[in-house]
Parts: sequence; C-alpha cells; structure tokens
Amino acid sequence: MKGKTWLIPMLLPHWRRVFLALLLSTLTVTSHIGLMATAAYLLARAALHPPVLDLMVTIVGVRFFGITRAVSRYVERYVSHDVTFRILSEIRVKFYQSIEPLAPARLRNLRSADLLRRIVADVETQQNLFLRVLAPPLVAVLVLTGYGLFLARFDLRFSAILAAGFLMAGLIIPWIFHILSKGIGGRVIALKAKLMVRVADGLMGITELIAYGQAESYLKDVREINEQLRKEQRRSAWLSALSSAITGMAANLSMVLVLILGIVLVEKGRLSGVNLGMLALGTLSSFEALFPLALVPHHLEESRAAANRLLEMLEAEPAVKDQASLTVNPQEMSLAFHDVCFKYDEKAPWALDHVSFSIPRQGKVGIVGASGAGKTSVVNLLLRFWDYNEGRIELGGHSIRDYSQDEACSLIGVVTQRTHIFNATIRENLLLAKPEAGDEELVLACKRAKLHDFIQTLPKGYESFVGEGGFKLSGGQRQRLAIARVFLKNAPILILDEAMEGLDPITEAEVMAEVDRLMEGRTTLVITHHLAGLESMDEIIVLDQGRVVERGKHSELIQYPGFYHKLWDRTFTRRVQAHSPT
Ligand SMILES: Nc1ncnc2c1ncn2[C@@H]1O[C@H](COP(=O)(O)OP(=O)(O)OP(=O)(O)O)[C@@H](O)[C@H]1O
Repeated sequence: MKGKTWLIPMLLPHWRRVFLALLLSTLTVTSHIGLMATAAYLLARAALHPPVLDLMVTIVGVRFFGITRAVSRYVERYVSHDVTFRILSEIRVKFYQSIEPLAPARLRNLRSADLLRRIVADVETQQNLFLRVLAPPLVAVLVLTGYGLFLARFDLRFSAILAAGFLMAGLIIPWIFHILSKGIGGRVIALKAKLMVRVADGLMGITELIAYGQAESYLKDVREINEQLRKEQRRSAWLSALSSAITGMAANLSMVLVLILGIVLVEKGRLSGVNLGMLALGTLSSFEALFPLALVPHHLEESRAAANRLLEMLEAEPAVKDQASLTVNPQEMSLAFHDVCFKYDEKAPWALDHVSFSIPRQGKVGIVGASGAGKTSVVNLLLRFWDYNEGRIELGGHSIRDYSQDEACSLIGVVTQRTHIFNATIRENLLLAKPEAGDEELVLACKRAKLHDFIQTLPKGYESFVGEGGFKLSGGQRQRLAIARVFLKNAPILILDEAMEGLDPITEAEVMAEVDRLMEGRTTLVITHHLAGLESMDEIIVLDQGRVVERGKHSELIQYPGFYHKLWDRTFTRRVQAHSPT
C-alpha cells in the first residue's frame, strides 16, 4: 500500500500547482464537451434556416470553446508536467541523500545496473502516479458533476444515464482490468531491471565471455529474459487496448441511450428537437475524461512496483549510524584496535577475530596476511564503512563510534591499488580531495607526488582529461595522482592498502620514494602482501583468517619460522632470481 501513497506527501507542498493542473484538465474536457455540443446545436439550428444574427451567439460559442480547448490543453500540459518534474527532481535528491549513507556496505549487494535503473527509470515511472493515476479520477468526478447538472436541467434521466456510463467506464471496467492485469506491472519492472543488469554485466565481461566461448549461451539467457518481458508487455498492451475499446463502447452506448431518451422526450413535446444533437454529442465527448481511466490500473501497478523498489532503498538502515560528533585535535592522532571482532553479516564467519594493535601518533604499523585474512576489513572499519561487533576502535583516544563517517574519513588519507580516477580532468580529480584548493596547492601536491613534470608535458596540462578510470594514465601515474590527492588532503592518518600492487618493480621503486615522503609525520597503517619497506615499521601484524597470528618488528619476525618468514623467504628468493644473470 505504501508504494501507492508515498508520493502524496510530496504533492502537498505543490498543492496550488496540482490544483491548477486539475482545474485546467477539467476545463479542457469541458471545452471539448462545449465545442461538440455547441457545434451540434449550431447545425441543428442552422438546418431550420433562422436569420444569421440568431446564430451569432452559438457561432461565437463554437469559436470560444475551440480556442479554450486548445489553450487550456497546452497550459494544462505545461502546469502538470512542471509540477511532476519538480516532484521528480525532489525524489531524485531524496533518493540520493538516502543512498549516500548506505554506501558502500548496503550497496555492495546491488548490481550497478540495477542501482542505475532505480535512480533513473524507477524515479521516472513515478511521473505516472500524478499524471495518469491520481489526476484522471478527480477530473472525471468534476466533469461528471458539472455535465450531470447541465443534463439535469433538461431531464434527470439524462444525468442518470451519464452517471451509469461513468460508473461503468470509470469504475467497473478499470476495476475488472485491474484484477486481470494484477502483477503484470510489477513483473514488467522486475524483468526490465533483470534485463538491464544482464546486458550491462555481459557488456562489461564481453572479453571473458568470448574468450571462454560463452557468448552464445549468455546471449540465449538475455533472449529468454527479453522474451518473458515481451510476453508480459504484450499481455499488458492487449489488456489496455481491450479496456480502451470497452470504454469507447460504454461512451457510444451512453450516447445512444441519451439519444433514445431524447427522441422520446421530443415526441412527447418535453424537449426541443434542436437540443437532441447537442445532448448526444455532449455526452459522447464527456467520456474524454474517462479514457485515461482505462490505463489507471496499469500505471498504478507499474508506479507501485517502482515505488517499492525506491522505498526499499529509502528505508534501508545504513550499516553505520552516525552518533553526535566530537571535536578532536588532529595532532593527537593515535589509532588503536582493542579486541575487535567483526563479521559482514550474521551468518558469515568472523572477518576479524579479537584483533588488537595500536599505532601511536606518527607511528607506523604494517599488516600482512594471505588473501582473505581480513586486511581490507581493518580499513573498512576505520573508514566507518561498516561497524564492528565487539571490542573498541579508537581514533585519537576517542571511540571511532563517536565520529561521524565524514569526520572519520576527513582524518584519513587512503592510497589503494583500486583508487578510482574519474572520467574528468586532472584538476577535477585532484579537487576531489580538497575542493577549495587553489592552483598553487594543486601544483605543490603534484610536485611532491612527482606528477607535476608529467602534467606539464600534456598539451592541456591540469585541464587534460584522463579518460574513464584514468585509462590515459599509466599505473604509476594513477598511483601518483592518488598520492597527490592525499598530499592535498593532508590528513593526519595515512592508510596504504596494497598501494604498490600491480606496479612493475621499476615504477614501484620510483613511487615508493613518494610514498615514504607521504608517510613523514603521519600515523601510518600499511597493508600489503609485499614485504618491501616493512623494515621501517614499528610493528608488523600478521593476520590469518581474521586472527593475529604473529606480531613484532621485521627483524624479529624473520627469525621466527612462521607465515612472515615464509613470505620473506619467497620475496627474497624472487628478488635474487630477478637479479641473477640467466
Ligand atoms: N563485502 C563483503 N561482504 C561479505 N564478506 C566479505 C566482504 N568483504 C570481505 N569479506 C570476507 O571477509 C573476509 C576478509 O576479507 P578481506 O577483504 O578483509 O581480506 P583481505 O585480507 O583484504 O584479502 P585480499 O588481500 O584478497 O584483499 C574474507 O573471508 C572475505 O570473503
């Protein structure tokens, strides 16, 4: 039910425009009735050859209604779409504000195509709720009342025929089709979303699909979903067309009944013959108000399904709830994990199991471990993407739960192997870290990250576009851009999460110097598979399946026959092999 009514509170602040749109819509239908009725009356009167002057008022009436109909239709479309688009833009903002706190924890389960569909198509579908669901019944009631009163002046039975026709075409027929089309709108929305996700996934993985010879079977899957969608849409179109046709029949039937009653009344001398055509055509054209009602069930079902998908996101609980914020002194930036336990969901195993370590202000700690050991989970907790289950995490002596996510993030600079580079200019990519930074600051940060000289060689310098995901940059340049961002942000805590992963040894050695500079004066957490550079760490934590299995300085750990020793051995042997002559 909520999916049907949720838009109403959003309409209330725009009640003036909504009311005006309803009035204009009623005026359009009324003008149509007026045009047909006066035209019929004019023909009937003209057939009796009265003096032309007697017809003048009716001629003016035909012109008046003709013009009013066109103008009011235009203004009505303008006003109703204006109010609808205002509401749509409010929904978009509201939706974005609601999903922002859900990122990334609650959004991970959604495919990007599905999320995109919710943001774009499901929001767009909401325009039908006012234009095609709420407005038409109200206009129909106003027209029924107005024209019904007009007919009552001639004979109450005309009004009764009109009311019966409206009841049939406006209530009974839509209700029957509502039952017949139950679930179709929801299925169409769900299938469209599924198709979009499937196509987007396939396009992104097209190389793998071709390489593994799976393109044809994938395409078959897409075709199947498409076929299901086509069947549902065909059924929906068939029902809509049938419902419109039956509504048309109800309109014609009402006109015929009015005509029959009119003829009887004319014969009895209780109605002038010139009014016959006017009453019949007026009745027929009053059904214009009812034609949109035939599609109300279809649009209602679709808007409800789309609204439910939006509400699912709007009402989702963020993984981390922001508490009242503290004011902290960034100079005091120490970091500590005390017996922290964390799992991604209730049934999952512990990703971190009683993990403890601490980094004093400007200290350096390294975390190593095999894939899946829980290294990135430590970062996820520090950035407040997720909340931990047990223990305590402290930033600058305060529980991290006392910080809002924004505050926690503002204290931490992160360089990861997956740093996202936006399809924008170098300047815009840098400003992400500090939107208010001036040119001098940007240049200084890039000089410190050893990126400035490269930027100078580009024809457009800082205004150069770097392409999607920064594809116009090399791996080393992308990492340098990430480092420049952190220099710009100048956060007191630094996290290097596999920052050197994927770089060749020469680039790695070059970038390492910039990373060392970045670490100076910052509380640093280094997460890595590579042991290079860990000699300078105050402490190294070795994680295995979420548990701390070894800890100590590099010089201590290589003495102990454990995971670190093995990893060191392997790294050392690889280095020797790489440098020995073949
Ligand atoms: N978003 C997630 N939802 C559910 N489980 C997750 C999620 N991210 C990680 N995990 C699980 O938590 C555990 C720890 O993962 P984590 O990413 O922290 O390991 P890692 O040491 O960083 O691995 P890698 O070096 O491969 O990045 C793994 O078992 C992983 O499957």
